[in-house]
Amino acid sequence: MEFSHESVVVRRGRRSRLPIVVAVHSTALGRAVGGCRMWAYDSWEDGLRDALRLSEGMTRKCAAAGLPNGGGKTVVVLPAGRSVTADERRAALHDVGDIVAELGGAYVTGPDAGTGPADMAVIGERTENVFCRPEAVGGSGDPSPFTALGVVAALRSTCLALFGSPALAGRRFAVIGLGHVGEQVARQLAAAGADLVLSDVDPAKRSLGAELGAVFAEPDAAATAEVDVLVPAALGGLLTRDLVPRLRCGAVAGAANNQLADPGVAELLREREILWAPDYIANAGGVVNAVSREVLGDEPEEAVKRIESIADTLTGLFETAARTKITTAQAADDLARRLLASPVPTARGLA
Ligand SMILES: NC(=O)c1ccc[n+]([C@@H]2O[C@H](COP(=O)([O-])OP(=O)(O)OC[C@H]3O[C@@H](n4cnc5c(N)ncnc54)[C@H](O)[C@@H]3O)[C@@H](O)[C@H]2O)c1
Repeated sequence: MEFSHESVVVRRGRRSRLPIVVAVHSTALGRAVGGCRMWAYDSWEDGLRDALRLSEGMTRKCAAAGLPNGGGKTVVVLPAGRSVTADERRAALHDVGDIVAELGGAYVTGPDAGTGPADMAVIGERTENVFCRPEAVGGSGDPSPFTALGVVAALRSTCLALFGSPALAGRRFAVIGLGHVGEQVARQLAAAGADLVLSDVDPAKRSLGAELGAVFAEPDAAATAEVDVLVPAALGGLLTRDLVPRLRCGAVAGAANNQLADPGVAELLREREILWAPDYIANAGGVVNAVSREVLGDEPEEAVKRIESIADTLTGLFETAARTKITTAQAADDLARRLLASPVPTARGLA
């Protein structure tokens, strides 16, 4: 594997004794941004691999979203099969804060799987280079509602490409995963008059289905339901070579990261004429909001406008992919590469 990262710190936390990886993939467009994942892995090497892959993905995501930032990621490798105590967790967050501080502003961390705004406040006790602290302490708070807003913008753009109109009313969507993002997406779709199939492995989420008048289905049944758009909002890897031939949707667009089980799945979707909204384009709303509010100093309405422009970016990608007979995944990667090759640094975006 080619080493394309600018710097990678792998360290056993001084306080927590847990393996911590802070990977800075690129600062070509400006300071690297990317969340802090606290997750159980079988080994620290698995955590390292994840940090390398995710930080590279953040570079593409920021570039394609038009942000003056590069990509980074932190992974705190939790011990498999044992939960950590509150003290261990706090110690690990302080360890992360110290490493981020040592990078001198080249990288700004934020929430990711296993962490939230309250954890960012703890990291903030060691470094200023942290996004999404609670609003009460001056941060932009939970990014999930903004990710959901961006996903709904992506769904409008997807409907425009499928039906010639961005209207959501009367369209049928299957949302898989009703967590922080998926629940908000489902609520916004229901409010817009869409028809919903909802799914989650957590049976407690059935009540959301009842509240929104939706059909609740098991994940596999929801994934293969006859709908206009399938909306993955759980874990990655949903779109496998086994699932794609069984899909009965016109398009797939959602929040989940790394939806393609392998890159070749993008071509299978294209062959079946199922339109795929590249995940890192559709789910950029959270990072766009954080950078917009906390780096660029935008007012909330400006941040929302930036998030909603995800729809225009996607529309452009759908058109490019159709015109040049490439996958939408390729079109998105080409866009990110182009923007990375011609950085237009702004004073506010640079380290
Ligand atoms: N939160 C954000 O701002 C954000 C930003 C970008 C990308 N994402 C991505 O969006 C996805 C959802 O994020 P989230 O913050 O809502 O996570 P979350 O943990 O709050 O919710 C995930 C939900 O999916 C359910 N789930 C897990 N496995 C499932 C399965 N196999 N089938 C059906 N349901 C399943 C869980 O029970 C949970 O309700 C993740 O892939 C995440 O990486 C989130």
